[in-house]
Amino acid sequence: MSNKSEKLVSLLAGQPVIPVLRIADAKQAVPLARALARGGLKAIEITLRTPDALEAIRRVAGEVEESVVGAGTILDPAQYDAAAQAGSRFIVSPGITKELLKASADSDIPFLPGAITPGEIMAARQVGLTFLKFFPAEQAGGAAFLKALASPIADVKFCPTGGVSATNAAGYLGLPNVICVGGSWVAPDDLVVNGEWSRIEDLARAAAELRKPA
Ligand SMILES: O=C(O)C(=O)C[C@H](O)[C@H](O)COP(=O)(O)O
Repeated sequence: MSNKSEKLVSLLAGQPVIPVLRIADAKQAVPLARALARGGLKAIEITLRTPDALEAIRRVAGEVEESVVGAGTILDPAQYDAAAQAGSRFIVSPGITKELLKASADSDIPFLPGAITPGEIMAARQVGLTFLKFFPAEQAGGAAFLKALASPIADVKFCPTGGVSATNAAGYLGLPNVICVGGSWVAPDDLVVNGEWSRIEDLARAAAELRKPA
């Protein structure tokens, strides 16, 4: 595995699930990150899908020492740079563009871009990206699709995201080419909006227990 991909895997520290977060109000960010960390999910992905997302990343990076905050839904180099400036420790995008590859090459921050097809995966591998987001996982063919890639492209590992839930996560985590999964189910919008942090902590704890089989 390439150095930067290895750096990202070590940041995740064996965590089986990365919560994919949509934060409407930056005030929610710190208590949400703390609840997830108490439940065992320290690495979190805050998507740039709300106007408050960058401020949310800044607050978690500055105030929640135990969290490893990353940025998601990064579509272009300007967002890449803004997310890095805000304190993101890793950067996630739904797909790969040459502009994002350049931004990633110019940065020390690990990059987790999305890929689906064998050709996209091989192109990423060619430039040293050997840990990829498999997105949108369920819609693209799910665990059966990913399993079929494990023999021909054995040295690329994945974080399947999109349609992954408490009920199907184990099917992905059992595959040899899966390191972790991503999903929004541990922080549903209604619980976040209502500040139900202890319920989110419980969801996180259950997700953190979804270990990779030994
Ligand atoms: O915005 C991004 O970069 C994304 O990662 C999109 C997501 O994967 C999903 O929003 C999470 O998918 P669900 O768990 O099905 O809700």
